[in-house]
Amino acid sequence: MLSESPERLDETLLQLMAASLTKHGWSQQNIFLPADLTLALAAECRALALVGALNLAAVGRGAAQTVRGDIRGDRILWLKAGQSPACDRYLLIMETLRVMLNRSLFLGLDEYESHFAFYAPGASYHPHLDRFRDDDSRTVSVVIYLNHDWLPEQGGALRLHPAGQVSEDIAPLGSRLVLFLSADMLHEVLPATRDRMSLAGWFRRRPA
Ligand SMILES: O=C(O)CCC(=O)C(=O)O
Ligand SMILES: [Fe+2]
Repeated sequence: MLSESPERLDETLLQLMAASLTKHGWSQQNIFLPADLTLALAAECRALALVGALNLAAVGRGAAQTVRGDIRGDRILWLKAGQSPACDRYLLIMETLRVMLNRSLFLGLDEYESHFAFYAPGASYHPHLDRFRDDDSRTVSVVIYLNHDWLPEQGGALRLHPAGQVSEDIAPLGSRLVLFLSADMLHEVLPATRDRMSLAGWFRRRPA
């Protein structure tokens, strides 16, 4: 089925992304999701926000988890297989990406977890690493943006802080994919003047 569908991933592009991930610690591709899928996922995220199905995100893990709107202001919903046809299409694409990344980088990625994220105007996420102190399974972070016609002056950039290099701002433009190494890449989300929607996810290695 994948071979006939528009979401077939381009092996050459994927290899370039994997190379950039290794060399720079991050990588992006601008038109990663098919336009119709981006629209369907955006509509689903907005509908979930409207009915109150998204919850304020916590920081930390396990017993140390707390909601700290001053550190992190997004509302999220973790994805489950079978949640909707659009989510299943997205999860299938991420599964293909996982297999391709393993083929190029030998990272041993064996799971994917992902949530919708909705940042209302003014919400942000302070600089952080995605890997938890007591759990090193998160290996590659993935963000896909769902925002139609995003303008740079609307803010909301993902700001990457690669060690020893100048920071990099990436606008949350619909269909765009960003990958980075969860353990190493300090990053933050800047506040925006409009709603900012995304799917954030993590390829994980089984804990040793
Ligand atoms: O939405 C983004 O650009 C990044 C989100 C993020 O850093 C996270 O959810 O951990
Ligand atoms: Fe993050």
